Amino acid sequence: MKKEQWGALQEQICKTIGQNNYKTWIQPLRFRGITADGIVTLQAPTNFFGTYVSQNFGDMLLAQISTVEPSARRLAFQAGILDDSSEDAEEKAKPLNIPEAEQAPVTSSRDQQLPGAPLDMRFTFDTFVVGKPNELAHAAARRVAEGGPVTFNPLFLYGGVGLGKTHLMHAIAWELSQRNPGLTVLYLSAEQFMYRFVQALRERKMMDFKEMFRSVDVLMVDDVQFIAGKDSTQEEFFHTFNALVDQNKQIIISADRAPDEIKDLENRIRSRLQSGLVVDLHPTDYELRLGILQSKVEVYRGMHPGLQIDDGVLEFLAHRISTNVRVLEGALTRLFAFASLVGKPINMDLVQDSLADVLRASERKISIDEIQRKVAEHYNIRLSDMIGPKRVRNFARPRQVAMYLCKQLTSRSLPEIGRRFGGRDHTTVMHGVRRIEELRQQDGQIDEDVEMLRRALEA
Ligand SMILES: Nc1ncnc2c1ncn2[C@@H]1O[C@H](COP(=O)(O)OP(=O)(O)OP(=O)(O)O)[C@@H](O)[C@H]1O
Repeated sequence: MKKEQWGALQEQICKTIGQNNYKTWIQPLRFRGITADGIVTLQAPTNFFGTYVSQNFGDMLLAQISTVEPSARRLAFQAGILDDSSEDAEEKAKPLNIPEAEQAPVTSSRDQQLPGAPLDMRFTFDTFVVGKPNELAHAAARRVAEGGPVTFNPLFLYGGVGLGKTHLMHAIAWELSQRNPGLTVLYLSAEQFMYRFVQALRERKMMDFKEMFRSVDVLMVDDVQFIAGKDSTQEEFFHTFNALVDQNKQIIISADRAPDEIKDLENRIRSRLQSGLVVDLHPTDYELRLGILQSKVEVYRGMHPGLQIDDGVLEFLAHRISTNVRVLEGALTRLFAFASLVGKPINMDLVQDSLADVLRASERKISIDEIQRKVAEHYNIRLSDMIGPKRVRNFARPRQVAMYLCKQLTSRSLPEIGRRFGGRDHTTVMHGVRRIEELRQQDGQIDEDVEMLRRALEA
């Protein structure tokens, strides 16, 4: 997003939140840039100001910004004296040259500039809704955030996209810094770690790099799967990791999958990552999604007391949008924005009008697992026989039916389907699919079975 686009958005924002709010809270902000992974940095006059804007207008701002910058996914606020003349210089979000005492506590270190990423002020424990799928991860994060003796090192959090890994890591960082302002907490993504490492190599500042990373009290590295296959970065990460563990410093890591599922990761790193506590964030369930929606509505209602939402709307969204929390939040933000633009209450009509694309995209997706289970159940064979090597007709036919349904009902490729059927070749899958196509023409029973299974799976 360019500065001019930020300027053009102002009018829309003003309309949405009213002139008074706009003048007090939005006009003083400066747009500082957006990173490749969608973090939009805004500069606010003080920390308090940034926190207030983030909590009260964060979702609205993000929704507006994403109309011109679809990759925008998170806001970061930096506190500092606003100097318009420096604005042009900031195309990318870089650390600002602002008095250190006024910077948002990216780290709480006072005496050195650490290369951390800004923390999102909305990502605290207070705003994290706990449910069955995330209770273990949340409890582990809480324990680490108490800052007592290091009991598990590292804490390794993993889970699918948008399930709250980053939120929990930021919450730990905020809490630790609050409890102990003298602590040096460094949070950054694995990509940033690599970038800093390469930069240090290029500028021949490896000693500084090593010293800096080894001097922190708590190191948090987000999305560690990124360094898989990047040999020298892995090597350096390994040494940093060991040096900190030796000093009994807490390390917190996140990834999109478990350590043993990250490909191209050196074994010694994998085993290091597994040596502490590994906890996963499970996909959300209906209750958790509803809880998150309700808590968002409560925050929004604090600012807009007249907000009206018909009964059943939140339940509908929690039921229909089951992908990830980010999509769920985005849908709600869009609803708020639409409702305030057209001055209507939030009801099912507005949901259908404003969220048609989101609802379409989140239509239930059928998985290979589900197909295999359903077909095995239907033919009364064990799942292991469906996937296993035996080629007797009793197993081979149901297997072909399942392959056929995978081809029809999922967007998976033939090689991928083959892999999920005990590592079979894609030509085997192709043969199975063709065979069922033929049999459907010739054999009424098979045709009926396949049709019934399809309907059951799509229900
Ligand atoms: N349990 C929760 N309570 C409240 N908000 C949540 C919860 N889980 C996720 N969110 C929100 O969902 C959004 C996505 O979460 P977050 O960025 O932490 O996901 P992530 O797991 O790090 O995803 P990615 O792998 O894409 O980085 C954030 O706005 C976060 O605040």
